[in-house]
Amino acid sequence: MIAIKNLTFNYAKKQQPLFNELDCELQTGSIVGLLGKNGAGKTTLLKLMIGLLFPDKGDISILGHEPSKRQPSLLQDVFFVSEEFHLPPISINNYVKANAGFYPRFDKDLLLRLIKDFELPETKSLQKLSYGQKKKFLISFALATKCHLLVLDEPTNGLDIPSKSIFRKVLAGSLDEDQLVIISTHQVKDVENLIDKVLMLDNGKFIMQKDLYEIGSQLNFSTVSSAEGEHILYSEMVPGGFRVITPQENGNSNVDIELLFNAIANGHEKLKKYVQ
Ligand SMILES: Nc1ncnc2c1ncn2[C@@H]1O[C@H](COP(=O)(O)OP(=O)(O)OP(=O)(O)O)[C@@H](O)[C@H]1O
Repeated sequence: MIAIKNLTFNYAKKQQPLFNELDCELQTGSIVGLLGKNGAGKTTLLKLMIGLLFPDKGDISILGHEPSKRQPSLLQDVFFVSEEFHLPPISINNYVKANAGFYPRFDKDLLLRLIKDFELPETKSLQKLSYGQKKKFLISFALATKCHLLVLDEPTNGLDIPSKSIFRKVLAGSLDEDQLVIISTHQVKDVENLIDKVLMLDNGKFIMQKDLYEIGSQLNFSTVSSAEGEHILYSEMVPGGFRVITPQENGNSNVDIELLFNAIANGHEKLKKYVQ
């Protein structure tokens, strides 16, 4: 569904490329978490995927299309919820009347259900909603489009605690097998039990590209009282002991994405063979 080959990109031609020969393939039926430090290039990569920026070198194929061509047949099947957005001074109802027609698979019943779940006012002007309410509306609209590709940049920023849990519920409950969702986020706890695959960007490369199930079958995440021992691959002090990563002996562990991110981002060599 998404194939990126040898992608090289930079904003300023004379500088070192932001991305240097990136490769990646993503299939439908999954929720992918895109992680990376501030400035790693997450938003840039999302914009390249949906054709808002163009590669310097390499190829991007989305649903068989080259996104930079911005063909209507692709645009009707991709929805991007960006971190910063503008909504017009019209009600939810009027916004839906004006925009739903661009998306052939639009599900109005689903939208009404999500608006109810998020307790959004249907008749108030969108511009008079709070940032969090606007965000919840855009997420609801995105899900209702039923686009094959949904790209969400920091979707839980600005959402209150109950809304974050509604977000997880509605996302898990309203996707079809033929959809792919890419979520760029720093709020890994908000998406921990949602995502199937993690992509981690650092220094212009993917330093991790792996299914969480596979990681959980190779690595064990636990809290222990002492961080001493040959078998410990990474540890962090937490109240009451240490969170540690050790090789998996049998079974499958829930992946602590935050701990794994810290370990990989800090360049822990012992973990490399498990994540690439
Ligand atoms: N329009 C632009 N022109 C020039 N440089 C840009 C532009 N947008 C982003 N950059 C630079 O590209 C790099 C990657 O930015 P990007 O916003 O993609 O990172 P990010 O991983 O999404 O960061 P954050 O986690 O802080 O949102 C940064 O160094 C940023 O300064």
